[in-house]
Amino acid sequence: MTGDGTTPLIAIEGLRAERQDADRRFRLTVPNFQLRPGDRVAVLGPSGSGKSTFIETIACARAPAAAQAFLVNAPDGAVDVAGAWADRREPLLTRLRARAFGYVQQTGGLLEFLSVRDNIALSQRLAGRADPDWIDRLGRELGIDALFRSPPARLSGGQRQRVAIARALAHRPSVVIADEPTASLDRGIARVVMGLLCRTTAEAGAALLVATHDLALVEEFAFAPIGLTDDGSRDAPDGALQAVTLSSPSHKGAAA
Ligand SMILES: Nc1ncnc2c1ncn2[C@@H]1O[C@H](COP(=O)(O)OP(=O)(O)OP(=O)(O)O)[C@@H](O)[C@H]1O
Repeated sequence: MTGDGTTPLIAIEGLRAERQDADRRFRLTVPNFQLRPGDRVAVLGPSGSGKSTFIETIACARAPAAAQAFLVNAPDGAVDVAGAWADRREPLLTRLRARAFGYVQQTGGLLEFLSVRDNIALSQRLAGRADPDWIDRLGRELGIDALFRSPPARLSGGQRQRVAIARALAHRPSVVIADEPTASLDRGIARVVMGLLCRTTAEAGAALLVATHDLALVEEFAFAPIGLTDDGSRDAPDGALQAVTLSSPSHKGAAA
């Protein structure tokens, strides 16, 4: 599903992201990518093809190795993300993450010293948008309201994932970015969670970007798929770079 051609929330050209360990380097290249209000985009690709690397870079959790352009139209004005990383403008990036993005990390990323409810409320506090009723509703819809007073340590993997999703939606961000948000959930709950992510972002005119392996959900919720391709060079004995190319979104005209 794609937006209506309005100004992009995120606009990227010539982005490169890299990960490196002792003997090999992984490189993701993104010639261009745009995310507009109302877009619902799924990043697909085999394990190790760079979905998390892409998601983390878009969420400004990882610095790009290079970018000709990386702009985010945040609620309080456009932000040159490439420039902010280059100039180490961390306060600007922190404000952008807090106000523009809702981010569901693959690992959940909950704060162990806060209760479930306070973990969810944290995103509202950081964005300056307190709304306790909305937290209650998210808790009910995600089936985690009975856990609000618990510490995250008492939660199962699937419960933690739902708390992370509530936290990413609580401050009503204009872009929700989720790395395998249904990976720990059984089929029934996965459908509820994906439905809530889609409905909440659609109602708010926000964009939704998910990395997932779940093709059935991609189809059911009419995501526009973009694919990461693996050129197979990653394990070359000389440690050759892997070149992975994210084609520009091929979702124009996808089902609404
Ligand atoms: N900390 C790291 N240091 C070096 N290389 C890494 C690191 N983490 C991941 N990589 C490599 O980067 C590549 C991309 O990993 P990434 O986690 O982005 O892929 P993915 O598509 O999200 O995989 P999965 O579906 O298994 O979560 C992989 O080839 C991986 O080996």
